[in-house]
Amino acid sequence: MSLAYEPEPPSVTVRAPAKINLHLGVGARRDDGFHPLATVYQAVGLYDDVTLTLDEEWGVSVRHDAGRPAAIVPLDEQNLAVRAAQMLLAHHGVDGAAAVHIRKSIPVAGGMAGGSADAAAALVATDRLFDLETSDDDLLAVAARLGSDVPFALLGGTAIGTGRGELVEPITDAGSWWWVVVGSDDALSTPQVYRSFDDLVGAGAPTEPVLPPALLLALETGDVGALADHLGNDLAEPALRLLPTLRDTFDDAAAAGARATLLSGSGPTVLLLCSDGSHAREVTAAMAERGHEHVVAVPAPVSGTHVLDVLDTLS
Ligand SMILES: C[C@@](CO)(OP(=O)(O)O)[C@H](O)COP(=O)(O)OP(=O)(O)OC[C@H]1O[C@@H](n2ccc(N)nc2=O)[C@H](O)[C@@H]1O
Ligand SMILES: Nc1ncnc2c1ncn2[C@@H]1O[C@H](COP(=O)(O)OP(=O)(O)O)[C@@H](O)[C@H]1O
Repeated sequence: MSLAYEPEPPSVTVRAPAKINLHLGVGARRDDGFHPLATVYQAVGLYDDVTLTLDEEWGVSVRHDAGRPAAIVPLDEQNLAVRAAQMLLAHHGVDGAAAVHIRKSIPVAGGMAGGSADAAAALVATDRLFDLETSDDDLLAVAARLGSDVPFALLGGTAIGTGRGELVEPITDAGSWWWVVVGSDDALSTPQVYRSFDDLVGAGAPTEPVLPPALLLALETGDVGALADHLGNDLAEPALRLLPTLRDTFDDAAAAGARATLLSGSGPTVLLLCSDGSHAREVTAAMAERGHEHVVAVPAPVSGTHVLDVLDTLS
């Protein structure tokens, strides 16, 4: 029997939050196929944890903590976490590989940017695992190349998003908000929802969408009634056209006593604004009584992508 000590390979675990859009203003499709946005992102307390372990070759595994996913997460180099890690290494001209493990609680293809969260987490994990010391500006630039929502996943909190959503600016948010997140057994494809927007609104959309000042004021003052009055999502009608059964969830949310109901990004996850934590518990129970299976109460805003654990026996 060998008693030789075999060290664990170095590994880093990073946590990244889901996002919601308190306002999602969408403009007319640009020549590059993207839509100009004026959005207010908020990070909510639902997370994916991504672990990168130094390895000879790339690999990816996923554990779904929130039950059966509504869409498939790729287990090859199409996975956004793997793409992110490879892109950051290439940015630094560094060779290397890692086994990527994702512990998923963010609904897949639900409009909460789970793939973007995984990409953001993988960027931070790669930076730490390979000791790359990437500057914040470079990290945000690589994030933007991976997807429009990835820079916000790095940042967290509450922020304005412009451009195609990749230009992010933190804003004052004095609230301690509670949301009830109602997941769906269905998935909606983001490009398909944007196409549905083109069909419905098309050239009628503004070239430069704007944010409602009253929403920004509601955040500055932490006024839940004002926030409820000024939430908005230009992708809601296009998504409802693709998935009409979403209306039933909106009706149930009103009956369950939500302060306001909002589609999360491109959907189909539905968000119910609550007065406080105990109201959120009541609304969660009321939605479960109405037969909704994936219901969870979450606080917001929460912090962006951050390191949870580092195992580095080499240093
Ligand atoms: C709608 C939003 C709202 O925050 O998020 P989700 O609800 O899907 O999470 C985002 O705009 C999604 O951002 P993300 O999922 O990162 O999109 P990307 O990978 O950059 O783009 C995927 C596809 O969505 C469409 N797209 C995305 C962003 C944008 N401003 N205009 C677009 O038309 C394009 O068809 C693009 O090819
Ligand atoms: N790590 C990942 N996690 C989730 N989805 C991923 C990932 N990598 C690639 N994808 C792909 O991205 C699509 C969008 O997923 P997701 O980001 O969860 O939804 P949304 O864009 O609605 O917020 C999925 O259908 C999946 O094919």
